[in-house]
Amino acid sequence: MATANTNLSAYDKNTIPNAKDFRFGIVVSEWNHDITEGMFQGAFDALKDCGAINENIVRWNVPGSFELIYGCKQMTQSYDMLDAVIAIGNVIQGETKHFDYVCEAVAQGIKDLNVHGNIPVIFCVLTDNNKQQSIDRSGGKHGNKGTEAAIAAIKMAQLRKDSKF
Ligand SMILES: Nc1c(NC[C@H](O)[C@H](O)[C@H](O)CO)[nH]c(=O)[nH]c1=O
Ligand SMILES: CC(=O)[C@@H](O)COP(=O)(O)O
Repeated sequence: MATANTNLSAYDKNTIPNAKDFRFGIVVSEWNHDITEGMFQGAFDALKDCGAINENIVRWNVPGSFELIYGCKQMTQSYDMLDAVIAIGNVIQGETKHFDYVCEAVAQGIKDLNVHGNIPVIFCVLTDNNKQQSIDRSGGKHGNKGTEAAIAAIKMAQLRKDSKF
């Protein structure tokens, strides 16, 4: 189902684990910062709404979405007590094929961190054809992908905790 047919911000707290004991990392790309800041706020607010505390949320910034790979890798290695990391970026199609390479690299890089690492890394990267699509998905008419990513982070933190026993 396409995003246009749903609301990225919709969640039922009754189906979400309490996040009070979980620690989260959030790595935010500075490219298209108006969009990424909107997604960060959506993620931060959802984590808090589900019980997370400010002291358990750490944020790093990176220049662009391509650097999310290294930033998330370093965060998972610097803070081994984290329960989940959220990678926030916004890639918008330009005139060249660079969009394709950045999107593919970031998707593959975040995938690799999940395969080889011990901490779930949530793919909160908007890969849009134009700015309006990004606006619509970072707090606009289709909701906020940051909110969706926060809920995914909480669920994956709980799965990681449960899978240790
Ligand atoms: N065009 C966008 C970029 N490009 C920059 C790359 O992500 C990277 O920082 C650069 O190639 C240096 O390694 N990044 C975005 O996040 N969004 C874009 O639309
Ligand atoms: C994803 C990008 O790097 C892209 O937005 C840059 O724009 P252009 O392809 O026109 O150089």
